[in-house]
Amino acid sequence: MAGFDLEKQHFPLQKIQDVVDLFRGQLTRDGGIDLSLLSIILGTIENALTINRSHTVSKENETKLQPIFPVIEWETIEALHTKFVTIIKSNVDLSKYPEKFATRELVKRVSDVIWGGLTRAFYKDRAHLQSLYSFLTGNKLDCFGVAIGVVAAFQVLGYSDVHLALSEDHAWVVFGENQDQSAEVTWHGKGNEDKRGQPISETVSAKHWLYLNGYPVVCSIEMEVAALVSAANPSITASIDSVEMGSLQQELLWLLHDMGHLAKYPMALGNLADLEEICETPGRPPPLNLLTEGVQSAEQYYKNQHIYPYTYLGGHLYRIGDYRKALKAWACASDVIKNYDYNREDEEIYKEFIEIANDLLPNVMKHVSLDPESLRFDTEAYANFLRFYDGICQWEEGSPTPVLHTVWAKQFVFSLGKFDSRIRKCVQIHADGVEDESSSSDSNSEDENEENCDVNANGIVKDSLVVKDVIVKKPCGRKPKAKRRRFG
Ligand SMILES: FC(F)(F)Cc1cc2c(N3CCN(c4nnc(C(F)(F)F)s4)CC3)ncnc2s1
Repeated sequence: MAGFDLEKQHFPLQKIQDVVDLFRGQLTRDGGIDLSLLSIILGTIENALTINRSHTVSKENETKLQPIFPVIEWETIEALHTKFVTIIKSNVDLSKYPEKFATRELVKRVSDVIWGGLTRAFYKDRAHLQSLYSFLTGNKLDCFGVAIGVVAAFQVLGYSDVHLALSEDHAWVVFGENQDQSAEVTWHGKGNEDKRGQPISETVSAKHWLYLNGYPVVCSIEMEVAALVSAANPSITASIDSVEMGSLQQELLWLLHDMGHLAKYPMALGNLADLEEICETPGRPPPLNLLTEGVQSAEQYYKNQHIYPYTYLGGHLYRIGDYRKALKAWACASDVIKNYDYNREDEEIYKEFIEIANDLLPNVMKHVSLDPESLRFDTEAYANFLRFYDGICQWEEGSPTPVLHTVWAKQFVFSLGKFDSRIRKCVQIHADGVEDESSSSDSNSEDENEENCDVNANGIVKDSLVVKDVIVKKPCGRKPKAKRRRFG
């Protein structure tokens, strides 16, 4: 096929650099990116490096002790690509859809074709079901794979208006002349009827984490490549990853990053940060830079409605032992979730907060020793701790599904009790704008605490604890006074 001469020259693919060069060629040539081709290539490599690892090693790799890498022939890829094009074109009669831009009926039809190509019952949570390789050789796709398959199919049909929309736990498509139409194309979670073909309306997405309150990542074609690469899964077993697949993913994400295609994609930045934490790339910035980029991207492009930028950041800081900053990041995550209503389709984010509150935070509080530097004596840490829990309380308020239960309360009390009692005295909690006579007594307690605390640094905890302002007093940056005796 003449059109593929450019790609053919990279074959056979024998090492990571060959794949990076092919992706760079696709991303820089103006002839348009072939999503189905890239998905098939990535899926073929992932399959060889994680599921069927019994492949021949090329002479070149054998001698140079290179990481093992399968030899991928053009014919293999071309056969699968032709199969995908044939499935799509023979099942969609375009004469019925004369419009230049996609219609809801056509989107539903294409989704049905992908849907129809799946085996009836299969374990949808399994790994390695996200690429067209899985669709074409095993008739299996996970929910993300169905969505990206629909977008790839529209490319095959010659449409350029159908694009992938991503939330932190769901995917759908936008389409139409002004990209102002949206449609479900896949399922979500377990035991939920799929809503394929339906639009994602304002009311559906408002205050709903699954739709990011109307601020999803709407992908360009290049960002769809970034989604493909992000969705690659290097795991061989639950505890073993393919080094080759991980570094291929890392190199491709850096390629996309350098071209600016991750700027509006916080989760891809988080994925790259995690890969860098595992194995840093010489000459590249540290994970913290990428995680900060992710937070800034969410603030700049998505009205700070995303949670994962903060939980990626908090998790990294926790793992490197910077507990103060981890606590601050988790409090920021809580500041975001508090504006959402929790419902039964939000289990994934519920699990994130459960892990922080009932596993990570208690570990932090256990870890911190009697060292006066520890955050047990840090009023800002205490304010962030309160902010974290207050946001979860507010998340529950007004939600159709309860969030908190006794396990949360037990862990809250455990962590709360770890903060030094004097710290708690340094924090004055003012009623939410209610100036009752007792508030004047606060000023006395303020006086009596005066000598312990120098400067106000207002940490703001919202009103769900009937709290308006937490006046946090803390030593103004100087080390805690030596007089503070060690306890016990
Ligand atoms: F399309 C869906 F339905 F699959 C939703 C998407 C998920 C996801 C992702 N993830 C999901 C979140 N994820 C996280 N890994 N760590 C996380 C954190 F909790 F540490 F923040 S969040 C791994 C990668 N990474 C890139 N893009 C996407 S699009």
